[in-house]
Amino acid sequence: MTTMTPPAPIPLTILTGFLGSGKTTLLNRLLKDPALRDTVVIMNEFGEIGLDHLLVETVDEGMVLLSAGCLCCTVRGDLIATLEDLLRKRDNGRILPFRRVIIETTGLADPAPILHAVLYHPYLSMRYAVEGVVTTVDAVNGVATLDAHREAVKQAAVAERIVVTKTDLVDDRQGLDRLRERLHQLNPGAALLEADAPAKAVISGGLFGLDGKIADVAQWLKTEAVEEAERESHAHQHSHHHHGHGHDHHHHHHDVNRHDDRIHSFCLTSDQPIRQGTLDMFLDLLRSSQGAKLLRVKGLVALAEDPEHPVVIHGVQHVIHVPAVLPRWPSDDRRSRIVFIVDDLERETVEKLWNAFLGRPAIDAPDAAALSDNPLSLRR
Ligand SMILES: Nc1nc2c(ncn2[C@@H]2O[C@H](COP(=O)(O)OP(=O)(O)OP(=O)(O)O)[C@@H](O)[C@H]2O)c(=O)[nH]1
Repeated sequence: MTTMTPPAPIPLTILTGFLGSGKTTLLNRLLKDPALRDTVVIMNEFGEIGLDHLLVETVDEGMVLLSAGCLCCTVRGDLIATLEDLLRKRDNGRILPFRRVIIETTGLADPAPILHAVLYHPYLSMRYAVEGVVTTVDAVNGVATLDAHREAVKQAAVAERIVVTKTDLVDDRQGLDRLRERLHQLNPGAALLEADAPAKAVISGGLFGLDGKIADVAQWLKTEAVEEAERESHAHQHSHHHHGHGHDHHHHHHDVNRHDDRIHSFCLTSDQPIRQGTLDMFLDLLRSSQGAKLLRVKGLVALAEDPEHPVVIHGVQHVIHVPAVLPRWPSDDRRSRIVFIVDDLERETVEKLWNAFLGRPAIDAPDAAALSDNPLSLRR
């Protein structure tokens, strides 16, 4: 029987985290869970990562079979070539029909270019469903690492799930709470997990289920958490303004350093469905003018042409694509919602553009026509 249905996309997760923050330890534990059977792990190098007890046999050049039917391979050449090679071998029946891919990055990697590479690739973006980023943060060195390394802040900011590792080594419970609070401020949409969290909670549970079908959009978008954090931060700024001094040393905002301040998330909504062309123009203009500052863009949008079938949008930097059109709204909330995780970009800048495209009047703001005629007007 021949069928024209394309194969279900393979969920792909990126596991990142600063040097020595416990990525490999976490992965070793997770791979023993039957829930993750038939997973392919892509690593930069096997090195001294202690896969010994998992390593069973070599099945192909540079590829080893792990427990629970998982495969592990190293990145040979570039990541894109490795992902293509895996698909070829899978399609030819030379390796098992793996059901999931986890890419473990090096500690210093910025996950955005990896997401970008997969989403931008016309074929890979069809075959792999980028499910999300999991970031490990070390409870012992977490704060110092976030203070000193911008890469670490970015890794936490773009994550869907943050796993706080090495909590067993920390006696200072308050210090741990402060770290968690800081991570929540940095990325209110991310689930904060413990290092012993079940594999399902760490790896799946994002936008796509194991079958590659859309599973839980609300869980993936987390708009409520983002909106609530925005309100809190606003209320806080407001109270600071009123009290004037801001010398409240007990307040958690006080020790947030500049890296954190520049990276933040916000959510834009609309009750009115948007025309496809208007949405395209908005996204085009946004990525061409602010692309480098868009760490993640995730959304659910009602199109005027077909309001019953919301479209999911997913973007990283200059690439914003539509991974799926949903058969129905996931809940009664039919607002279009777009969550932005940005670096050094003001909410107002994006909001003005959004409002202009939606035709919302604003004093002193150019309208959509003026903006699309002259995108330079966006650069401040
Ligand atoms: N006590 C404790 N030690 C941990 C935990 N997670 C990781 N470690 C230890 O921390 C060290 C670094 O862990 P790895 O898993 O190698 O960290 P990594 O992020 O993969 O390291 P790189 O690949 O070098 O970036 C190892 O000695 C681990 O045994 C944990 O939850 N508790």
